[in-house]
Amino acid sequence: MDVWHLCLERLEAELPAEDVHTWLKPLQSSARNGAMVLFAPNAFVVEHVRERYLGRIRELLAHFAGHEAVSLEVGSLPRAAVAAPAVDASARPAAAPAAEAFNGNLDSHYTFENFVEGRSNQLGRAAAMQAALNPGERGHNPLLLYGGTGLGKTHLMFAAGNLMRSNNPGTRVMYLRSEQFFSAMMKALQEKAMDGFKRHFQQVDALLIDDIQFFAGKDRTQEEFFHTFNALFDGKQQIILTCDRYPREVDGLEPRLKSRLAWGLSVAIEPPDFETRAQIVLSKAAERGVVIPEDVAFLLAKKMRSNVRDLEGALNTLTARANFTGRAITTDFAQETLRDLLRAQQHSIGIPNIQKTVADYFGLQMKDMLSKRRTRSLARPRQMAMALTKELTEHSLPEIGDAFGGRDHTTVLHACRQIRTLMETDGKMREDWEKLIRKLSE
Ligand SMILES: Nc1ncnc2c1ncn2[C@@H]1O[C@H](COP(=O)(O)OP(=O)(O)OP(=O)(O)O)[C@@H](O)[C@H]1O
Repeated sequence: MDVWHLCLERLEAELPAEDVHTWLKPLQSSARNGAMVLFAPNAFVVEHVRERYLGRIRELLAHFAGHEAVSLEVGSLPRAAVAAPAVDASARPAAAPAAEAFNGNLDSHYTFENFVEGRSNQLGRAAAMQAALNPGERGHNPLLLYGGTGLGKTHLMFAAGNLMRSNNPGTRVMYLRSEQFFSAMMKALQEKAMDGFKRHFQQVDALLIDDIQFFAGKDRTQEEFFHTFNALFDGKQQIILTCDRYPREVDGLEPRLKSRLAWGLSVAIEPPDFETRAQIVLSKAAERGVVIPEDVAFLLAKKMRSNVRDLEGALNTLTARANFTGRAITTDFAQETLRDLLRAQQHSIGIPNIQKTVADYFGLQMKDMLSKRRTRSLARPRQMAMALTKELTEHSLPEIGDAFGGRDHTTVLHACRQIRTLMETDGKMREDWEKLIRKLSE
């Protein structure tokens, strides 16, 4: 057990269960320069933990680790810090290794039942379901889910693994982050135990590897992965991978690996639309046993567009504060609690950022966004940028007009309407819009 879990165990014995659950369990620990770093989902949790529990955490740390160095930060665990699975170098290719030896990393919480389906993830969900129901079949092997951060790729991957396991409890499903594959390989190399490493990975029925963009530039890891991949593919074992973008766009991934990835099925997971976001909020709240009015769910869905992880973070902040203060969750309460969070989001989006992102996307210059020239190649992107500003920020039409070279507010209104209408019929336009929303919300 690591030091943080030792501390947590002690805190669990000392504090009310609800406090531990709300404030301490969500913390993730890592080590940096000999100190413990605790990552909290948001600033509110950081402040609360600092005020109430940090002193005691320091004492426990001194007791268990012989030092008191601990810092609190907003964020999540650097992926490399997640412990790599132990690869038993002496593992023999026994006929049927116990499934438990492989399934440890699979988080059983994430299922298809608690995944909210929407237009943005429908295909990905269907593909993951197919891979789970008919593992190893050519049409979806490998299955690659790609898209921006926090959009549910890992959730779907777990859901597929869990379904395979529940349909057939003996199934050996191994889930690993790419860094864990890398660490396990480095360890095997140091211990001259590569044979055991290879055997270990090849004994699974399904191998799930998360965030393969991490393999970029790591030639030896790619080489080993390539061999593992081939062996599994030939053995009709299911491979499911995720990547933060389409693998062909990842610099530093070997061409032969890229081409292997294209053998099966690659599906993009897009950012969820407004309705799906609202549905996710309601579903996550219900999971936590919290009743949240629909208008609050709509408010969160409207304001938190960047990714589902942030949306969930906002919901957690809200419910934690409601618990803490004993107040009901109303829209006023939500506005108040989330003010800073929302301000930070909007600030990071900002009009110049939108103008620059849209200009870059269409290969234009920033000055084209402000100029009076009305050629179509400039006017459409400019209209798109104005409509995005209306969608993503709280600026009024006159403010937007001013920021786009002193245009009248009716021009902005016209741009918003025009873009909406065009998106109904023009698939390319809709795709551009969604890509830009994604870029701006990252
Ligand atoms: N459609 C959805 N329904 C329910 N929960 C969702 C949905 N999409 C995302 N989530 C939740 O959002 C959180 C982040 O999702 P997940 O970790 O799967 O993202 P990811 O795409 O793998 O991100 P990353 O690339 O950063 O690893 C999880 O708690 C997940 O349950």
